[in-house]
Amino acid sequence: MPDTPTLALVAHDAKKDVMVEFVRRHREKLVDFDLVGTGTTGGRILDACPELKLKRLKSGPLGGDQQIGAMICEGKLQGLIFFVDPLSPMPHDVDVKALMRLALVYDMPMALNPSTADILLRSARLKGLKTTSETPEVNALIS
Ligand SMILES: O=C(CO)COP(=O)(O)O
Repeated sequence: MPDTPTLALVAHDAKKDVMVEFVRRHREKLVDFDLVGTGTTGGRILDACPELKLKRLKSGPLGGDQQIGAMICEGKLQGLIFFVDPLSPMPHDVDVKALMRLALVYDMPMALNPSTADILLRSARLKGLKTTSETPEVNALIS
C-alpha cells in the first residue's frame, strides 16, 4: 500500500456534471489522494478543482479505461469511482466491461453512482487495506 492511495475517477458524458458536483463536494477529502482520470473527465475535474493532484490518462474511448484496468492488475490503484451512463449505447462498451471485470477480479473498491461513492470515500477500506481477490492465483500475483 503506497503512502498516498490512488483513486481513479471516470464519468460518461451524461454523468460528467454529476462527477464535477461530487468532486466539488468532496474536494477537501480528495486532496489526500493521488488521482487519475480519463481524459475528458479529468479535464472537467481539474477545471473545477485545480488544487487536486490528478493525472489525466487517455480519453475512455481511446484507451483510458484500459489504462485504468492495467493499473488495477499492476496493484497501482486503491479505488475506482466510475459514474456509468446506463441509458446510452457506447462505442467502447467492451472497454467499459473490461474495466469493471478487472475491478471485480481484483476486488477493487468500485463505486458506480454518487450514493455508493459517498460511502466509499468514508470507508477505511480505501486507505487501510490492499486489494485482494477471491482467486488465490490472482492474490499471488498482486501480493
Ligand atoms: O468514456 C469514458 C469511460 O468509459 C470516459 O472517458 P472520458 O473521460 O475521456 O470522456
